[in-house]
Amino acid sequence: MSNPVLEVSGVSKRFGGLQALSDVGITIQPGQVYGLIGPNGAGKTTFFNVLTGLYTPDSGTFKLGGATYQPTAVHEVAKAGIARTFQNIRLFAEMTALENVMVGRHVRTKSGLGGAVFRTGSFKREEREITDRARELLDYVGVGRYADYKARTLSYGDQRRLEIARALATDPKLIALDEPAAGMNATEKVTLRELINQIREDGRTILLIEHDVKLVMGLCDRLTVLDYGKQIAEGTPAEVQKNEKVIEAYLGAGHAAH
Ligand SMILES: Nc1ncnc2c1ncn2[C@@H]1O[C@H](COP(=O)(O)OP(=O)(O)OP(=O)(O)O)[C@@H](O)[C@H]1O
Repeated sequence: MSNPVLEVSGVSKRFGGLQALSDVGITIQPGQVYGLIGPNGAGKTTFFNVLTGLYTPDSGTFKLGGATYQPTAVHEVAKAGIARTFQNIRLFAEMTALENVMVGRHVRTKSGLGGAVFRTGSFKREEREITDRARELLDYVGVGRYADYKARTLSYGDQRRLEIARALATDPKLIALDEPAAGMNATEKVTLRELINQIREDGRTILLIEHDVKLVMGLCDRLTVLDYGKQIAEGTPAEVQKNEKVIEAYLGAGHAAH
């Protein structure tokens, strides 16, 4: 059997007096869409930030494709093979859609700075390959016609798709999507669901934070539910939906239901 794509265990993170994550662990197998859900403030974003090197955890072990990695810096995590999108879109607003995706691809280039300065043959060839691949990815996520538009001029839904294209450009082992459906209308959500399914069919592995429970239940193979930084359930959507603690966390007093 092949190694899990991601194996994380014992992750804890404290902010002052607040235990944002307590001993959280997840295992994601190749080709799975894995969901991370929970009420507001449950610790989902904190977990993503730890996983991708934005926050230093107090404890935890991390393995990607069977190899240990230390999420100490964002670029190291990208190199190791995790690409992510953000809840609050983080594109280069004044750059074109195409350039945004090319930036993602540069994580994997070989020529480096010397090649760029002297514009060596291999550098030019690589640039052409990067441009072609970026165009392909824009078409793949459905925003190819906006390749030369500045990112900020794209609709909200299209910017989210562009972020996914940029993440895919790094050829990640794992793609982590932070609330990809936020701010999308019903039609956009249907196309997003098709896109995520397509990405999975093309052999990628996906970790997903999402508030839209219907979308999560329809897409995910397995999921983890966090509440106040603790993992209260793990399993298939059908198992999780029946779990008493989950029902309580979503419907109980003191929480806004999502
Ligand atoms: N940088 C930080 N400094 C201090 N506290 C933080 C920080 N980041 C998150 N927290 C706190 O940690 C807890 C978990 O927050 P987090 O954003 O991870 O939750 P979430 O599940 O992603 O919530 P939401 O669904 O609202 O996005 C919250 O109480 C939050 O206020």
